[in-house]
Amino acid sequence: MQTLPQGAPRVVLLDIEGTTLPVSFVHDVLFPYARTHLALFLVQHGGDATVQAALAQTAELAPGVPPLEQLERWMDEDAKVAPLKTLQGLCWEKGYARGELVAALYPDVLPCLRALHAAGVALAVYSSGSEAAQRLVYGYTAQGDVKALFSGFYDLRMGGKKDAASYSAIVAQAGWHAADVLFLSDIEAELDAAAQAGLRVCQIARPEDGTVAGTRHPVTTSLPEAARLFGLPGEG
Ligand SMILES: CSCCC(=O)C(=O)COP(=O)(O)O
Ligand SMILES: [Mg+2]
Repeated sequence: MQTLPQGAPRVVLLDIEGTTLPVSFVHDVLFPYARTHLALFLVQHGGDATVQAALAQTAELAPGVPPLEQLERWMDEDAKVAPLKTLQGLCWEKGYARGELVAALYPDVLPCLRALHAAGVALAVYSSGSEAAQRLVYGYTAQGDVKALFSGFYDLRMGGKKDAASYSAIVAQAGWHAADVLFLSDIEAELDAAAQAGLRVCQIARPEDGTVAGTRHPVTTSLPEAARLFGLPGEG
């Protein structure tokens, strides 16, 4: 294992959509898949404890609205709401297991994650997608199951991604020092929140996604470029 330069981040915390997985895959493949399968899924699995809890949470957040109608409304709005994210993840589970879904990560992602992991950098995920959905993405990539690269999977149970307190909660739960953590995301408001919590941050503005580069944080167009900017190995 190579020695990391002094002061380089010891942990890289990664967003998924727009950072490691194309926005188009999430919006044109994953979201429509969940939308198509949700109604039947609820009929078939409405008795499962996790599904019942998500439906109860939906009813609590939107009293008087039929849960399926509310869930569809949230899907239309791309709302980052925990019960929707839980149910989407459960729908996707079937799709991945049947081979109908395969996560097509950006080509630069895996070589970079492998180089960071080999160098002893801890890798973790923070996404609005549920922990189960995150594990599916990395469990069913076009290159196979790469979940073992990650030591942590954090979702909306830690709070919203635009709230500084969520990053403080993750850092505290994982036992990291905020200044040792580099958070990578395509969304400037998420980087604002992470920076407010004391994390180092870098925006990944991928031209293929049309991501608009912000002005408040360092910006790169790929993971290896971001890693190198912070003194870390970018690829093997
Ligand atoms: C786990 S893949 C689906 C991600 C998702 O549901 C989503 O809303 C995107 O969230 P992110 O925080 O990864 O931008
Ligand atoms: Mg994102």
